[in-house]
Amino acid sequence: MMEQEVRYMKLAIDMAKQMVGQTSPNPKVGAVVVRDGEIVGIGAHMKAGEDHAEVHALNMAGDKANGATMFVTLEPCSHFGKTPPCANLVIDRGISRIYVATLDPNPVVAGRGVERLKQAGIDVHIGLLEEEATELNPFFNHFMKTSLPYVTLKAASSLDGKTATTTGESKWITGEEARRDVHHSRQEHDAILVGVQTIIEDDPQLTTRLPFGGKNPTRIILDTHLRIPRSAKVLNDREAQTLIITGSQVAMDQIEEIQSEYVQVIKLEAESIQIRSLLERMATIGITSIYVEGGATVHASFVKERCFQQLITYLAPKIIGGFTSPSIIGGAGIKYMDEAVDLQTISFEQIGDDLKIVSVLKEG
Ligand SMILES: Nc1c(/N=C/[C@H](O)[C@H](O)[C@H](O)COP(=O)(O)O)[nH]c(=O)[nH]c1=O
Ligand SMILES: Nc1c(N[C@@H]2O[C@H](COP(=O)(O)O)[C@@H](O)[C@H]2O)[nH]c(=O)[nH]c1=O
Ligand SMILES: [Zn+2]
Repeated sequence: MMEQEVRYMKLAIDMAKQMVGQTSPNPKVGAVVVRDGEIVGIGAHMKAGEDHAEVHALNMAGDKANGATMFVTLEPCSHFGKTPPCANLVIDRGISRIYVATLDPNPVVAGRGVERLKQAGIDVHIGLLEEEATELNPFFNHFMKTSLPYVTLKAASSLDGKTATTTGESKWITGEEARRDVHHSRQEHDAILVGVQTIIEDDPQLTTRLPFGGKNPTRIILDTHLRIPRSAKVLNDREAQTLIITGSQVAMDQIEEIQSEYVQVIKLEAESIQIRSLLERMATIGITSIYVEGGATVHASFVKERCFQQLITYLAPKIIGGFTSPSIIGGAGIKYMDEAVDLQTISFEQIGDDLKIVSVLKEG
């Protein structure tokens, strides 16, 4: 592997990585311009609708871009979206060689950007640090491939798998650091989802409360019969958009009475909430990733329909016990082991006193 080129692509990847929670529904992208062994331009995409990474890097390079080499984590776009095509700009500014880590999975762009660069006589190299660059955008890649939001199930439990005591008490199971990590995940996802039972029991805010603030995800509450208490924080705190998902049985006057500038009720066609149709509906309103915080019944519905991509479990070194204490996944459960859901654990790390385990649903 060419260690200089690797160094420049790593810089582009690292810059993109810093834009976590900022660029959705666009991917995180980084770009570096190098001329005669000197970095003359760097840039990252910071917000959908604003300049792409290549534009920032090329603007910084100015005339030095002429005859220079560029490193970019994603194929330069070739379409007129909210911003003009980067491929044209790369050509106009005179880049003579470009390393593209990954092709763009967006069907509107896929391969066209690279084609245009080659036709203009630029020396194009594809695939440098492809894996690391692909890992920048799991949500974007999944959404482009399936047209459905990427779903993360999150659970916090004691070592014996309990999420609350027999009386429903749960504060707190995991410690401060693990709960801080949860807020980083909230910032990363477009939306956060809980069942109405969690609203009734915890009255959560479901906002991102990090030391430097951070984007609040859209709040999705599964509430088939519109049982949500009118005093709920998610209905009154005006901290984020709240979507209440109901079944077809809910009366229009009940819906009108609860809707406001910050609260929208989405009534699905079926009497009960089918997760797949919920995801299709969320995709139509531009939600590309959802962080499902529970509770057990909601988690069970996502598991039963295999409508999730990863499970993040925080295990606290505590024992709660009790047959009637709730565990992470509720629902009817399974009779036979061959019905169990097989995951692949991709990471585990200690966070404070707790263990964070990330497991993904096996493809296929
Ligand atoms: N009880 C625990 C959790 N409990 C999570 C609850 O389901 C609910 O999402 C929280 O109470 C959210 O509250 P808010 O949005 O911060 O106001 N989650 C955790 O990670 N650890 C725990 O110990
Ligand atoms: N963020 C990003 C790209 N994102 C690509 O462009 C699409 C968004 O285009 P627009 O609506 O114009 O912002 C997005 O879906 C993805 O395919 N492309 C790039 O060349 N560089 C960038 O930094
Ligand atoms: Zn672009």
